[in-house]
Order: sequence, then structure tokens, then C-alpha cells
Amino acid sequence: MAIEITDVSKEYFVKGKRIEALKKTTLSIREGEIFGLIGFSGAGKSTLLRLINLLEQPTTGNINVNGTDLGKLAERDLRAKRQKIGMIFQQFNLIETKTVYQNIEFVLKASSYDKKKVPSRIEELLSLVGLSDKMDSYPKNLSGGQKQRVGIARALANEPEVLLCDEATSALDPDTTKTILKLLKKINKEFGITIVLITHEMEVIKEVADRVGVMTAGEIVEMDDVYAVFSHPEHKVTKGFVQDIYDFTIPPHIELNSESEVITIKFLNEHAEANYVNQLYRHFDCDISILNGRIEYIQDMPLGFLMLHIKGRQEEIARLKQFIDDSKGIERAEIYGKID
Ligand SMILES: Nc1ncnc2c1ncn2[C@@H]1O[C@H](COP(=O)(O)OP(=O)(O)OP(=O)(O)O)[C@@H](O)[C@H]1O
Repeated sequence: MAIEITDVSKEYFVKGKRIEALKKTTLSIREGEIFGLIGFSGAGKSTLLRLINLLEQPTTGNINVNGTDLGKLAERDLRAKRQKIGMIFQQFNLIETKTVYQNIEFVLKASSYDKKKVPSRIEELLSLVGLSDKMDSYPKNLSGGQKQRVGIARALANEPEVLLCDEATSALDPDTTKTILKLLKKINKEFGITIVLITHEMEVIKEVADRVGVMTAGEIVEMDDVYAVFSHPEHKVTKGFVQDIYDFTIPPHIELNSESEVITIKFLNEHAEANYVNQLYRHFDCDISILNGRIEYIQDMPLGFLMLHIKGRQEEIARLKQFIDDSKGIERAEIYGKID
């Protein structure tokens, strides 16, 4: 196991008031996976990340990173271990007065990296992140995406075992976000580095994470493979995040009664591509119009939602709903639109 978090909690005291930033949490992050933590502001994501990064001590419990119990390390060993945990930030945290090259050099010099190998290591890192032509530029002359590439190169300089990403794409536009996430995925695959990323955007989780934990009020309330969470969200916070992507609302002009219903159906895995609506047209004496639809690919697996307006006799609509319920890989979505 790459990261074992056992019964870990964190409290702060502010003006005599106790803040439970992280309630007792047990979590295993697997070696080589990309684990996403999603939650709104104040949920406790950064606190958890700071504990893994050894920047803070937990109030209870212990954290084990690649076989090392962090609580048992002496100060010097802690520093050495910290170098094996890379971190990137929303605001990039580059040194503005240093060039791209010097920013990376700084990190290598601060560790005990073999001096002779520093220039070739920097070149290697710049090539990896696609910035070989920018080594003499200063951060102020770089785009946000380029700055984050430097951030990634710095974080990888000391060949870390784990890479922590703190809202690493939150300051970037959607296209740049995609390219940075692709780079993270490449790093994960090529070097087998375990990545833990925190975000408030389900879009980010969808693009890169293998598993996801949903945090609210200092607790992980739901955790599973990303596809499982997207297709069957349980907790209301998770449903809200999923709804950010499948943003279906019933148009206000639709009148709903026993002979006019809106049904949202969910297509799972390969069923997402089947021409299902044709079957509904053929088998039922109802008017069916499509109000909304979307297929997303999560880890290359399609997940589709389709919102239909059905008009017809009450019994016919009931029969249609039964047909949907009996279809393999198709479900009525209880969280999108009004049902029954
Ligand atoms: N150093 C601290 N001292 C006191 N309270 C803190 C401290 N750090 C965090 N907290 C509190 O702990 C709770 C969790 O904060 P945390 O920063 O972990 O949440 P978050 O999910 O990362 O939010 P954000 O996305 O806004 O950073 C919040 O109520 C916060 O105010």
C-alpha cells in the first residue's frame, strides 16, 4: 500500500473553540493510483493533504507512506522523506525572481542531489513537461499552464514516490486544465507515481482519477471507483457534484401530470451507445421527445443520461417505465428531473 491513513483526525483550537478539520478517517491509497478527493471549501481536503505531506501532525492516528510510519520519524529523516513527496499548488508557488531553469535548480540544490547531475536532470524534467524552450524565461512571462508545468517539474525533481496536487488546475482555463491533467496522467503511467489530488471540480475527477473520495465537514462520506461514484452517487453532496456535469433540469414550460411525465434514464457501460430510444418509440403508444442528453467517458467507459418527455395514457407510461426497469444496463435516474 502506498499511503495508509489510520484513524487520523485533526483538530484546531481557535480562540478556545475546537474545530474538527478532519474527523477520524481511515483510508488506503493504493500504490500507483490517482486518488481524487473532492469537496467544497472547508471540507478538510487541504488538512488531509498537509498531514500526508508531513507539514502537520495529526491529533490522533497514524500515517504510513510507502512503509514508513511518519509519526515515528526523527526530524532529519522527516526532511528526507518529505523530499519523496512532491507537491503542486493552485498558485504554482514559483520564485518570481528566478528563471524556469533556476526554479528547478533551487529545489535540487536544496536537496542533496548530485551536483554534477543537476543540469542534465533539469533538461530531462523540462523535456518531460514540454518546456525545454522556456528554460531562461521568468515566471511572469509564462502562461498559467506553463507555470504549472514548471511546478510539476519542480515537484518531480527529487524523484518522489507520491505527488500531491492541491487544486492544481483551479486557476486554469478548461483547455489548459485538460493538458495539465493529461500530463499528470502520463507521469502517473510512466513513473508509477501515486498521485493524490484535491479539487472542487468533478470534471477534474472524471478526467484523471481512478478512485474518488467525497469529503464534507471533515469526513469522507463516499469513496469508490470513479465510474461507480458517477453512475450511482449515494450521498447528497456527491449527487450535487455529479449533477454539475449532468446538469439536467426540467424546462419550465413542460406541464407535468399523470399523462405527461419527464423520465431521465441512465445508460451504463456499453449500453450507453445502444439505440435505445428507437425501441421506446416502436414499443409504446406514447409521444416521446428528448429534452436533454449527454454521454461522458469515464476511464474510457461511457455513461449516458437522457431526459425524455413522455406523453400518453397513464397505463402506457407505466408500461414504458416497467420496460426501462427491466432493460439491462439501463436505469431510471432518480436524481435528475422529476420521476413519478
Ligand atoms: N491552521 C488552521 N487553524 C484553524 N483552523 C483551520 C486551519 N486549517 C484549516 N482550518 C479549518 O479546518 C476546516 C477544514 O479546512 P481545509 O482547509 O482543510 O478545507 P478544504 O476542504 O481544503 O477547503 P479549501 O478548498 O477552501 O482549502 C475549515 O473549517 C478551516 O477553517
